Amino acid sequence: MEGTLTARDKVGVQDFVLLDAHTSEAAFVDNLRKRFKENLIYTYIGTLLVSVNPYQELGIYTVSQMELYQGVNFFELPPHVYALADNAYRMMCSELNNHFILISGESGAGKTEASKKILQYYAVTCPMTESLQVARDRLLLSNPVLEAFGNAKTLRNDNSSRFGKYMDIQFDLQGIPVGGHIISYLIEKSRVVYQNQGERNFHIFYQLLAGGEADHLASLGLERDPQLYKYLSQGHCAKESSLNDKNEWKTVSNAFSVIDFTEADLENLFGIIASVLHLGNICFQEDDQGCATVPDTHEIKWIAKVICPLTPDLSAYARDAMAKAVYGRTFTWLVNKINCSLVNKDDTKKTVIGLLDIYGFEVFDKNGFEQFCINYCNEKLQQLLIERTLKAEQAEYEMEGIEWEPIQYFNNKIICDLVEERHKGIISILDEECIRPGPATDVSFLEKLEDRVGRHAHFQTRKLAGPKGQKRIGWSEFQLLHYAGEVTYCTKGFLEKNNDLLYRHLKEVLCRSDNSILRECFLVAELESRRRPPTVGTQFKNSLSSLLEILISKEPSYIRCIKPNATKEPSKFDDFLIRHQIKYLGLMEHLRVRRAGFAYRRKYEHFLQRYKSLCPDTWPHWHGPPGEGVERLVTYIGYGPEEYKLGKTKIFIRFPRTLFATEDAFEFSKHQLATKLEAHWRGVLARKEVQRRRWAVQIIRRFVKGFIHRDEPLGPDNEEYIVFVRKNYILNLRYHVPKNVLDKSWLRPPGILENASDLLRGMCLRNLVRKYCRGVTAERRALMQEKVVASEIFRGKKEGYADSLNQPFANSRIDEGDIHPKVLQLISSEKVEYGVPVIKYDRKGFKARQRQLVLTREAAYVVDVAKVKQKIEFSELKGVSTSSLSDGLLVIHVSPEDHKQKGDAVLQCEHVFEAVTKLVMLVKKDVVSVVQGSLQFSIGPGREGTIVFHTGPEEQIYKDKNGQLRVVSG
Ligand SMILES: Nc1ncnc2c1ncn2[C@@H]1O[C@H](COP(=O)(O)OP(=O)(O)OP(=O)(O)O)[C@@H](O)[C@H]1O
Repeated sequence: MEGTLTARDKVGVQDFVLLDAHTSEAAFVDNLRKRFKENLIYTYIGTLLVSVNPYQELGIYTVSQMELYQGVNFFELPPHVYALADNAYRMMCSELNNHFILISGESGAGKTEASKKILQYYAVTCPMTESLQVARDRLLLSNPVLEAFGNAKTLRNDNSSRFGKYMDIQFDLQGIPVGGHIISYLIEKSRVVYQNQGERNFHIFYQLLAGGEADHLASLGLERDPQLYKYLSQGHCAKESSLNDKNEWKTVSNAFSVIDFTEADLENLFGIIASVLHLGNICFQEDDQGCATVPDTHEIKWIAKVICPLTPDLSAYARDAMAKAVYGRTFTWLVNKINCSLVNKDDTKKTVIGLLDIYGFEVFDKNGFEQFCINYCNEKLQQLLIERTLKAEQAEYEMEGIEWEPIQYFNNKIICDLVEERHKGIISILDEECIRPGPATDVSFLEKLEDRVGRHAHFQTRKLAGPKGQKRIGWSEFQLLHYAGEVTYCTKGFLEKNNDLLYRHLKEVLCRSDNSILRECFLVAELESRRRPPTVGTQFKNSLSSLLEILISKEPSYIRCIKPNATKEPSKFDDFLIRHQIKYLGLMEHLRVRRAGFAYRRKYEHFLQRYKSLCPDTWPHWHGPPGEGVERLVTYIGYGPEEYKLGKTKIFIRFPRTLFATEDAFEFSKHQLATKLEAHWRGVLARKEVQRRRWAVQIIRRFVKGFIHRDEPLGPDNEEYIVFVRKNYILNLRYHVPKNVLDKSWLRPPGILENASDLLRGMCLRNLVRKYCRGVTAERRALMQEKVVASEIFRGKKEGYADSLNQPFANSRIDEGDIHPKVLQLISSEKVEYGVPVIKYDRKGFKARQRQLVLTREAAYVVDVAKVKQKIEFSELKGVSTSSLSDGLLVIHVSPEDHKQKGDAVLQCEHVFEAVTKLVMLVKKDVVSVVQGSLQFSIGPGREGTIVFHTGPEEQIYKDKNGQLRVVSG
């Protein structure tokens, strides 16, 4: 009814309690069918879960499904076994109490699957520590081992559990699964020696033969073919296609290693399994005295020597009894051994959830001792259920302060007593008959029953029933009127099965076996004891009574499994079969009990939260106590006083129709509300849109106005715009500042920001320069100073200057070693500052000679290989001339009156910019003139020459007819 369910989840009712026709079995079946057709296999009766076996994978057990159900209110989501498991777990964690989940149903209804799903749910969703993973794995892996030894293929179920199982999962206070304990009930031993047509023995026999290593089988004296063994082949289906024995063997072997079985354990265990198979193959022949002999002792050597004065029939009986006893007790040993590995040695407080996977009510055409025990077990569990359910129901009414109305139900204690009462009950009578001296038979047992319990209202025989019973009850039968209906039992085999006798000397042999498991199973003390061992019936009664003791102290949850058809087909819903199970599972009775009080109850908070929109006082919020809110709400929607009751924390609604009406109103109001909300929301959106547009228009208008007045002084018309533009420009500038001194780019500023931009640009440049300067070495700085000087002299004046910029100046163009030592001697100053090869033109014929220009701190020398040709003291230097063209010519002028000198030095140098700059820096004066056209120079005192500069197709220097020096550059 609640939660965010999809339409699919709402097929029929999710809780039978909400069925209006709750007494109608037809309505019950209808609801089940409707849901089953939609693959909705789970339905609740209150907190009881009804599950119909889908016989197909439905994809509803994924990890995401587990996560979905984790920690969610039980009724919030569609019914699921996970919801039930989670609910028990949450309650256990919060209230620190113990729980059990009882899973019942007939063979093949899905009990074992349900219990596995619950175990997996806990394994995945419970918190876990690394050290406790082993405990979790052991809990999970105990299953395949128990199934191998305790399950078999039957006509009803290919993997039928042939024993009842109760498993405690122990949790520590953090809710981590830390250990477990298993109790098994009534393993079907008869299957070891006999199987019906189409059925098999326990899986483990076939798994061993199919999957065991060849060596292993050889050491056990076994062949791979199961047909060779009488105990495996009577059902004629040893090789069942739906079962993969070989794979299962691997799973079981792996599980054994995880749950602590040693090599020796396994050797002994499989030794027993093999012995049982060999035992089954022993045949007996009659000898002359009518005693049994064993014609083929091949098998015997694998077991022991048997010499026995019995008839062949009795021998075969003894053989089978031995096989059954050995297997049955080994199974018990196995369960104990698994328990040792599941035990949690830490003795801090634990809480438990018990899983009880037990046979449901069985009603066959022929019902024997087994059905009698199983149905007795179900009577006991039904009693527990009724008591616990009613108790819980009535406790809840009391706790909530609701007027309590006694609920009428059938108390089946009377049937339990009929079966189990000491000295008076059927089991006691059977035991008496088993031990009394003299010939006791199944018939004498029946007569005794008639005599002792014949007047009981729930007991009937053919003789007691008179003519009425003739059709229904046979002469060797008795009938019990169980809570779930009549069942007729045939007394044949009751005595033998109840006695379950094993010849004493066989027990003796087994006590002395080399196999340590057998020695544990057959204790010498048992032989020595003079007391008769309890019969099967009494043992079962005692174990049931212990089970009930375990269960009574725990909080119950129930799962009732239903088998939809007898042919294991998906989607087939067999009405007849299902009605039968509804009856025997006591579902109608359970529903009636649940409905006797109030159909529906919910905490005030939850109820209010869901339905508050139905009343203006509680919508959208109720601020008072929730109980008062609920009262206001139900009064407003018109609940009559007989329809509900208000408890301390919950509202109780008597009839489903009241709740349905409320739910319908809620659905309707939800639509209305949705429409209203939608309209309201659209209005809000539209208003928002209008406001947004209006705002945008205003912004744009102000922006345009600002733009128009952008160049005016700051004022109301442009302030916003300018602030915006300024901010925008500055923010943008961040990404466009030049990265180095040579980068001349700059973000163009808006008109209003030109000044600021210039200032910023200056700052930025200074900053870059400073940064650059800091990174410059002394050597490089000196070179750059020279370049600066060169720039002052030549920039914009002489051709080729720009190209020279990126050619670094050298410290000297000749090595000191290249200058003749004699020359060096003649040079007065100690150090040559700079030297460069030059061509010197003489004054007469302007002849060109290879020379070097050598500069010291005081003078310039023109030298040849070994001689100083001319020395010009800087003090006498009058100036330096170059042309504006790219001819490399330079003239060092000397004083015209200086008679020591031969006139000005006319030189041509490849590195004219460099040489002139070095000279100027040494002279420390601006002495250079860059001339255009021509220049005058002194040839000697009182005599002058002219040099004319121009450009031409070919570079050359020559004396023209006027005696002038012509310098042509390219
Ligand atoms: N929830 C489920 N989803 C899919 N298949 C299922 C489900 N439950 C049961 N089955 C199918 O039905 C078969 C029988 O189920 P299961 O063995 O649990 O029955 P059971 O009630 O334990 O029978 P028995 O009393 O004979 O042991 C399973 O092997 C499986 O194929």
